[in-house]
Amino acid sequence: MKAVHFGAGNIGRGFIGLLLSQSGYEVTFVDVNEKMVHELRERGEYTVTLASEGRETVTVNNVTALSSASQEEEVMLAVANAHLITTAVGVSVLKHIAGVIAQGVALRVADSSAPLHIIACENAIGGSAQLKELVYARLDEETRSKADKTIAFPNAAVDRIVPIQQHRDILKVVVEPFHEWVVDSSQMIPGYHQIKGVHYVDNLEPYIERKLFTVNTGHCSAAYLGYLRGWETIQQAMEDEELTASVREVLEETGELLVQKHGFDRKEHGKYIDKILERFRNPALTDEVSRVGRSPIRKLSPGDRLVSPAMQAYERGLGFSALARSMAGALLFDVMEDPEAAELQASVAKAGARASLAKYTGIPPGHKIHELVLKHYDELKRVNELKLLNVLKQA
Ligand SMILES: NC(=O)c1ccc[n+]([C@@H]2O[C@H](COP(=O)([O-])OP(=O)(O)OC[C@H]3O[C@@H](n4cnc5c(N)ncnc54)[C@H](O)[C@@H]3O)[C@@H](O)[C@H]2O)c1
Ligand SMILES: O=P(O)(O)OC[C@@H](O)[C@@H](O)[C@H](O)[C@H](O)CO
Repeated sequence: MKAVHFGAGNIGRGFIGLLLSQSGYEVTFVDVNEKMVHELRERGEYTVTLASEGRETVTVNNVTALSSASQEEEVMLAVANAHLITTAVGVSVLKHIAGVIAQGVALRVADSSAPLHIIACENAIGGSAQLKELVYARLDEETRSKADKTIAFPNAAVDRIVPIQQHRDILKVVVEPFHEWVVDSSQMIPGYHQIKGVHYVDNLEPYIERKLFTVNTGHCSAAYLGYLRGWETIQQAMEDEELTASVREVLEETGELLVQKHGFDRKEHGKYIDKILERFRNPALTDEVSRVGRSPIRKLSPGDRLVSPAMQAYERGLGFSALARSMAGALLFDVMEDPEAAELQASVAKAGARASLAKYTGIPPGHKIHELVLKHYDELKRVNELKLLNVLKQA
């Protein structure tokens, strides 16, 4: 069985490629990183080490790679002949891979009715549905109707913390022991081959919202508030008790929403929150706040981990103040090497925080959430400026 996986990055190698290989797939990674592609092709294997006491290491074999920059034809053929396609490139990169996937799909459905599942393993609600839209926009009507019968794009939720890797061996990846990959089986073609370790469910929404609004909402809150307090890693930030208490407040807000909306057991959800805070603390990982807070415009977008739960909480008459504080933190995340942070900062400098907040979150001025974010923004900014002043005075 052949799987094509787009994105040989941290989660691609550290989780998706690992599970696919262990399930008997020959995995072809597709990436723009030529060095990574070269090494994967040359060696055909790499290692994954668990960030835990035993530091258990497994070798992932039966892998190869293609370059999406210089081997477009080969990638298209690989897509046309695959049994499964997965992605972990970042949700905003899906538009760049949709073209070659569409070409492969067109070639495939022209003379084959073999089923194909395409699963986007990105941190987003409806990631595969977004990819389907991008792919379908590049197909003619006849190909679309053939694809409707044999190609499925089930949505998924993917959870495993994989920080940026800094090893001499560029293929090596160190991951946290915990992992969860949930796929929406109601969107799959009957008779599909099960991937070992994947949890198939017929209603993904509770799973993806629980993951995104707990793991990722908590994570970016720790990153944004931690960054303002001078911490470089999530592990340092999580040693800061005041900060951890703020992150917990955020998770209590999203927790209340999740319990009320999806009927999760309150006590069990409390344990889920505790476990996630523990995962953030994992001393065997070094996860930079710049990675976890990356792409603040995406993280402030209406369907993502901050605005979506805040709006849903507001609509249900629940609390959203801690979520508003995290949004304010995102507005102050001035890591200028991050293109989205640079764009956001330029927007705030030119148009002001109010206009930028409305532009990127879609929450209009005058809305309760909007006003609360601005209040937190002014407070966080003032505290930050005072701190800076004290540092300068002491220097
Ligand atoms: N790292 C994690 O902890 C984690 C966990 C769960 C989900 N995710 C999600 O997985 C996705 C990838 O995250 P990551 O941390 O692995 O990032 P990453 O930057 O390590 O990996 C992304 C990979 O995609 C490649 N890429 C970029 N453009 C490409 C293109 N046009 N064609 C092919 N490959 C391309 C990059 O070169 C890189 O190797 C994101 O959506 C992220 O939210 C990450
Ligand atoms: O990948 P992002 O930018 O959406 O979010 C950053 C981290 O929160 C994320 O990568 C987590 O480590 C991951 O989602 C854990 O499952």
